[in-house]
Amino acid sequence: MLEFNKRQIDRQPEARADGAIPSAIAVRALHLNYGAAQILRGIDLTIQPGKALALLGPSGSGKTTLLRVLAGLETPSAGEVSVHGKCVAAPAQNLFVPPERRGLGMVFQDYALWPHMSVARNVAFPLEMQGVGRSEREQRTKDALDQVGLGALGARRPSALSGGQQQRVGIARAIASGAKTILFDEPLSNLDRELRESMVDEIASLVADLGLTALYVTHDHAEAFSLADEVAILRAGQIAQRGTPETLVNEPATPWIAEFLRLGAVLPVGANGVLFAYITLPEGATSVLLPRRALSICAPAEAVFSAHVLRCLYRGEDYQVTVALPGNVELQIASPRRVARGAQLNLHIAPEALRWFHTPNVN
Ligand SMILES: Nc1ncnc2c1ncn2[C@@H]1O[C@H](COP(=O)(O)OP(=O)(O)OP(=O)(O)O)[C@@H](O)[C@H]1O
Repeated sequence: MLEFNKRQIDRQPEARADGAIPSAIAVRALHLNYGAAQILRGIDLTIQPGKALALLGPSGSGKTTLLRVLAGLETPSAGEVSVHGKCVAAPAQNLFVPPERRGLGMVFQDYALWPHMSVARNVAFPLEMQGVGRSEREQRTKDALDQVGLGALGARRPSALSGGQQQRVGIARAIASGAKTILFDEPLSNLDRELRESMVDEIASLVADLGLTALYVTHDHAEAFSLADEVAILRAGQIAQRGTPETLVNEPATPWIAEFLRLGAVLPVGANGVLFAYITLPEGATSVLLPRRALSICAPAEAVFSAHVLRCLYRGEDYQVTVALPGNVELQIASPRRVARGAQLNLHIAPEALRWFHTPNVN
């Protein structure tokens, strides 16, 4: 099987016949079943070299499974996976390239560093396993550690590094093996909030500076939006929408995506008399997203309706006020000042910020 795979791979060109650079990752009609359970259901996905894509989705949507299929840790049931123009998995052709021959690096949430080895040895060890000779190993380790800014810390043990530095050792290990594309599995979920915010910045700039292609798996919206050029939202084993963070926020494709991204309240048309008396409905619209930014506190004369204050939280820069809209819909809005629980607020709607759907509900 391995020999067969090798011949198959070696025959495939690096660049396409038309000279175009192939996608770093290309997935076509990918399915994965565990027994009767369909975990991945027809995934099509490409990532261009040098780009960063985040896979975002609720728990159980198949993010980690998709990452494992790309890495070669799972075999798909149907479809094809290519890495830099080479097919690495195609069950219909009985083709499966093992993880170590896919040219992908992996960085895990728990860093997966060996605690008893020095930082440099952590980077060099996989090269040793691949049979890379000593002097080349040392050179590649040094280069990789320099590239991630850890050149001076090679002799330390991982436990003597910060969480962020340990994450960089993981990246160094991936690039030392020659990987240009790195799969990140929830890379920041083990870090505390403050460190996570600075690491988002650090990882994103490091990946961009090194010209790497990155695929991040995360369930954190803010993290996905800050780390990646584009975000693919996975829902029950299918890609529900893919786009830039701005597109997803401004033009969510369905009510479910609007709810998942917590963009505001999704109201079925007809459910809220006061609101829909004010808004002109396009024909056929069945629900509307009322984003947080569409509502503002105003003087009574400009008010479209008034809302009852349920909670008011101080956030440092402003207050987050949860209000009950007519029809008992809860929504959060920003307020420059504290408002009392139980007070009535006069609210204005910016109609241009509303988004209509022709699907009735979030399911
Ligand atoms: N080895 C397995 N056998 C059977 N079912 C599995 C197996 N691994 C995962 N699953 C199921 O596949 C589905 C997708 O799991 P996966 O871990 O890919 O989701 P996820 O989106 O990464 O979720 P989370 O954010 O919670 O990690 C889940 O319903 C899970 O129970």
